[in-house]
Amino acid sequence: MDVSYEACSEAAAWLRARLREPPRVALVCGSGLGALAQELRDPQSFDYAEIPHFPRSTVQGHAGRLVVGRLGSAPCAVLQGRFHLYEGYSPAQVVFPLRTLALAGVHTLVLTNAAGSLRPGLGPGHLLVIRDHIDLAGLAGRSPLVGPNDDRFGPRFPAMTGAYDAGLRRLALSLAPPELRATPGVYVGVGGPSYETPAECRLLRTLGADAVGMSTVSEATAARHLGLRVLGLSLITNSAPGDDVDDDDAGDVTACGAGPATPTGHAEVLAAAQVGARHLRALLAALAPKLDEPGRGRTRPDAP
Ligand SMILES: O=P(O)(O)O[C@H]1O[C@H](CO)[C@@H](O)[C@H]1O
Ligand SMILES: Nc1nc2[nH]cnc2c(=O)[nH]1
Repeated sequence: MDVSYEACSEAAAWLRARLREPPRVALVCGSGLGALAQELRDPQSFDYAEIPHFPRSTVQGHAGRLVVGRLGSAPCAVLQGRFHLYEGYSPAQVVFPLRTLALAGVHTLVLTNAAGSLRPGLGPGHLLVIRDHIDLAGLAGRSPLVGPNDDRFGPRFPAMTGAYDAGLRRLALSLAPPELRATPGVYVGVGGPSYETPAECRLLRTLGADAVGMSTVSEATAARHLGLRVLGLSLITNSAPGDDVDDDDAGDVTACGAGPATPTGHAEVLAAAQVGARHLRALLAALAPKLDEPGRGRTRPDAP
């Protein structure tokens, strides 16, 4: 698969030729969160298979469809389906759709995901508004920015301080429906696809993480490189096993979060996400007027 700037430009030009207006906001739907696209007015929909160079979704709960419409007054592109490293995609393939949307006009990106809680009191149905992340794959050299840098995407060494926009985070925390019990915190991205062992959960908590998942961090890194404003929202679908787990006796397993203990399966994750999606939709609707800001966006002479 071609992940070059030229391939992204081609995909962006293909989209812009078919859209009533260029998107300015993009939203990535996490597992089971595809219903967020229902917030869009006057939607136009495209299968990923139609869009030049786009990868194919392989995970249940990720439809593989791009829906573009208006979120409030903002032209918004919703990716119903993201790509994960465990599907066998390279980091650059994982972020191809985001780069395409940035070249098509997007300046603000909302990343959503389904995640396991590592923090006591943070349980299923709650929302972690991402303050910062730990990119385990990136730290180990599996970053979407590895390889020759194309300056047309962004600089060789982007800073990651403030990668998640503080203003958008404050807004999300203040506008979230009370049922979400929104709280700021740190998301750790792991490779998956197996869920964490109790010992791994203890390790991740020691590292300072509040929630764990298998996505988002590569996307946030590429978004920072592109100069996008990012809001990260983790809907907690399960509690990862906690400190008091007896690894030899699953019967003793209790969770470190407020909800039922793991083991989790993807079906449980999808079901919990679908329940929480209702409240996330309400949050998106409340945020909509603040997501588009006149004067923002990438202005580049060679933009398609
Ligand atoms: O992060 P999203 O795409 O929401 O999906 C989460 O749900 C899946 C596991 O159930 C993993 O892909 C994990 O990352
Ligand atoms: N890695 C990981 N991903 C998840 N996605 C939803 N829940 C979980 C979890 O507990 N662990």
